[in-house]
Amino acid sequence: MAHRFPALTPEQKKELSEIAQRIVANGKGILAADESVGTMGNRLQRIKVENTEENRRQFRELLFSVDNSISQSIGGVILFHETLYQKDSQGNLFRNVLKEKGIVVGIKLDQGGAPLAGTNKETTIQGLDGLSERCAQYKKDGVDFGKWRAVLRIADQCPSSLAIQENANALARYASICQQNGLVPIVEPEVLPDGDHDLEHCQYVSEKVLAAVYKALNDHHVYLEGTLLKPNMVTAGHACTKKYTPEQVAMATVTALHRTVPAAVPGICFLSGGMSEEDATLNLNAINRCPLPRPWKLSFSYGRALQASALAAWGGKAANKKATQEAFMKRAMANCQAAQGQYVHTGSSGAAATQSLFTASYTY
Ligand SMILES: O=C(COP(=O)(O)O)[C@@H](O)[C@H](O)[C@H](O)COP(=O)(O)O
Repeated sequence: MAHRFPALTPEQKKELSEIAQRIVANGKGILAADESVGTMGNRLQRIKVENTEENRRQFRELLFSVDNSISQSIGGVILFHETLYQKDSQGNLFRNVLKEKGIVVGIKLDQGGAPLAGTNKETTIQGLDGLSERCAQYKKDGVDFGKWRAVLRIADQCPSSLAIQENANALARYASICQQNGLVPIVEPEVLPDGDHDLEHCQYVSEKVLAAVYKALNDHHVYLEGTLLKPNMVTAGHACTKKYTPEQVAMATVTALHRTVPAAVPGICFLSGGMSEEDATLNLNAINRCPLPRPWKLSFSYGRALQASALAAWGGKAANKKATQEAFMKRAMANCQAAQGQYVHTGSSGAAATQSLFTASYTY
């Protein structure tokens, strides 16, 4: 079957693949700072800070105004709509502050879950209506990549083939629309860590989900070189009594990816999924030392596992600026080393770094 109707021009492809490669170059990863107002409220509640627009802005200003050397470990930042149009205390738009550091600006594009009737509480993700217009506007406003998070869970009859197919198709449709508008799509099919399933079961489900996603991306003529994947690591369920080493997690994760993700994909940036900061770093390090073929960059796109220590150090007080920024910088550098398989655990992590960040049914 001849390819008579190309989806993208050579120039569009070049731009997309260059953006994707920049984000994951030299061990760099992504800061997922795209918590919506409600999710940010949960984070702030833990440190007893009120969930106001100004408090959200202040915390994010601390993250984005760290030393310029942050650009050695963070290649991209995902923002929530509100943050894209906020400014720092000097009146500079956050997006310009990030760009001046050489960091690529991204945006959350999904708009929450909707139930799939006749399933065991499964969902699909909304946000396709008007997506092309939103992407076009964001591109004009300096955004170069998007993020869409689909959620699947392991439970009785879950994930159903309906949930797998529906979410794979929505991810592919989103990815195609992003690329038409010059945005690199981050494709995020998250298999939640809730449950008592073992590592092998998570691997089985992750392979089924990823295989469906790459079939759908191909069906929708998505240019893989201009995409990034954001999957869960393959781990046992949070309530599983059997514990696994980082090396076992790494072997299960890379095996699943090796079986399902084409080598054309430039980078795979894992979500942290409620792991402690330190576990997320140790697992990423083991993944990058796994003795299996790894044709993609294997990096991070962490939300909780990059911000937990920083949030705890901040506690809503401007006087804690230095400690907040040092905590964030420390995790960013550790994950950059892990993305190159060079992280050495010193045993000096603070209490916040080793605390589980798991939230049951993290579906928003
Ligand atoms: O994909 C992500 C990974 O977060 P994580 O590393 O698991 O804490 C994040 O981008 C989350 O999607 C984001 O922090 C949550 O935002 P809401 O969808 O709750 O607003």
